[in-house]
Amino acid sequence: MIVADGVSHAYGDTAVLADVALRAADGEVLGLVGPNGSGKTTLLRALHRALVPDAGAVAVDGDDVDALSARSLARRVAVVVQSTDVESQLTAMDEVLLGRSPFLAPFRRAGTADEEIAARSLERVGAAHLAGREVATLSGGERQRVLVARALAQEPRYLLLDEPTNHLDVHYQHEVLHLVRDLDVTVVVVLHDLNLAARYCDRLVMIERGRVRAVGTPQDVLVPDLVEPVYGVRAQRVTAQDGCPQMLFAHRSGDGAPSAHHADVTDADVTDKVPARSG
Ligand SMILES: Nc1ncnc2c1ncn2[C@@H]1O[C@H](COP(=O)(O)OP(=O)(O)OP(=O)(O)O)[C@@H](O)[C@H]1O
Repeated sequence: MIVADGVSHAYGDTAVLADVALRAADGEVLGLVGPNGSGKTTLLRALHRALVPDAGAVAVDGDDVDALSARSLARRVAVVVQSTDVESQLTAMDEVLLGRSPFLAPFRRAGTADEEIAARSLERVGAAHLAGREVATLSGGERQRVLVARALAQEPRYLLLDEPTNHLDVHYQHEVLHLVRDLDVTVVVVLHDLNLAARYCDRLVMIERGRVRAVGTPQDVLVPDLVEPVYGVRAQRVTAQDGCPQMLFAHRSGDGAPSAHHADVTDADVTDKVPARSG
């Protein structure tokens, strides 16, 4: 379990997290959602000690992250951050093998078993064919999948992901999140796409201006009365044929007041209008 308690942080004079508490139970997929700049990445960074917050504590399996060595933290927690341009000449396979580093004795190279784990990880994200390519030459989506493979190669108990679907086409958005959901690990994932959050997360923490605005299942959190004021959009909730809540959005026009438009259409109305499945 990952537990964060009373996490507050400021960059200079600007407070970005205020007394945030979070609990990711074993085996759950916990989504962090909220508008741009609300503090999601800062919170995620605090969870894996890439950032030491001004106040508060983070514990993994009951151990304060401050008390763990970088190596022992890396044996438990893998992180996929947003991919940036890279200039290194590492191949995708080299990159994924880096995920094995926490398990290698100092100055020892990866062995056959590590190479097999890395190859399997690349395969699981549909990137086996990229193994020999230089990461710097990959497209954004290909690179993103390689970074997910690197995290898988780490065989972590906890997986923290910051916008893992960034750059991915709709096929790989679902492929990667489906894969992540299927792993026997505890996941904390920052997602902008509320519909992916609804489909793949067990619970959501909605952050607004550095504070927790709501916590609960997607059914509880993804309601127009909450989403509209937090994001400043019109929102309408519909139910997909498989029962998953999904949101439709529109610009909040006019005087800036949240629109009551969504109240005109009920879930049932919309579900009824979904074309029948053929075959
Ligand atoms: N290193 C930094 N120095 C100063 N301000 C920062 C720094 N990193 C983030 N911020 C600011 O802190 C606030 C929260 O940023 P953060 O990246 O945590 O938000 P976010 O919710 O992940 O945003 P987004 O959805 O846009 O990725 C933003 O206003 C951002 O500009």
